[in-house]
Amino acid sequence: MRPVRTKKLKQSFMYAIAGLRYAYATQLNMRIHIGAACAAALLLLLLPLSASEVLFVSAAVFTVIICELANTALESVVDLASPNLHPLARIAKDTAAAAVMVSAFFAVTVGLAVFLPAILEILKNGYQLSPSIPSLAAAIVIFTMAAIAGAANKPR
Ligand SMILES: Nc1ncnc2c1ncn2[C@@H]1O[C@H](COP(=O)(O)OP(=O)(O)OP(=O)(O)O)[C@@H](O)[C@H]1O
Repeated sequence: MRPVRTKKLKQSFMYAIAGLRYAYATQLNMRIHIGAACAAALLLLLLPLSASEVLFVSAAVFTVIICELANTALESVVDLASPNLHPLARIAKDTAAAAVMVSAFFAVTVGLAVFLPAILEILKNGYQLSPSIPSLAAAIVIFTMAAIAGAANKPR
């Protein structure tokens, strides 16, 4: 019983990775979001931040990626259900795109609120590299996600 379940779990994981890679390969916006996520991860490593600041940045990074994935999924479903132009198809696509935009606003807000004071603090008091365990953990997960997304797609 257990090996079958493990196999199913592994398969679901592979499908999810294929979805992430598809979105990265086909959506320019996804590549921009992943690039921004890596930049944020680098700043997490370089700047002295509290655990809650690291969590806010991580939440913002993953929210944008999740919204872009949902947007890509919805675009495909709309194209499947309504290959011809339809007002409802337009509303569905425009609203999904708006979700991505609002999540990006959230990310910019968090970035400004967290990174700006940290940079100003460094300019005032000098710089000392001191990555914390939360920032190290978050950066590793973000870089891993980016590596998985950017890895070449294997045909299934
Ligand atoms: N079937 C449709 N019916 C009505 N309007 C549509 C339809 N498909 C797309 N549109 C309009 O065109 C816009 C762009 O759609 P499109 O599918 O090109 O998405 P996109 O955001 O450019 O993503 P991508 O280029 O990655 O597919 C939509 O936001 C919508 O306003």
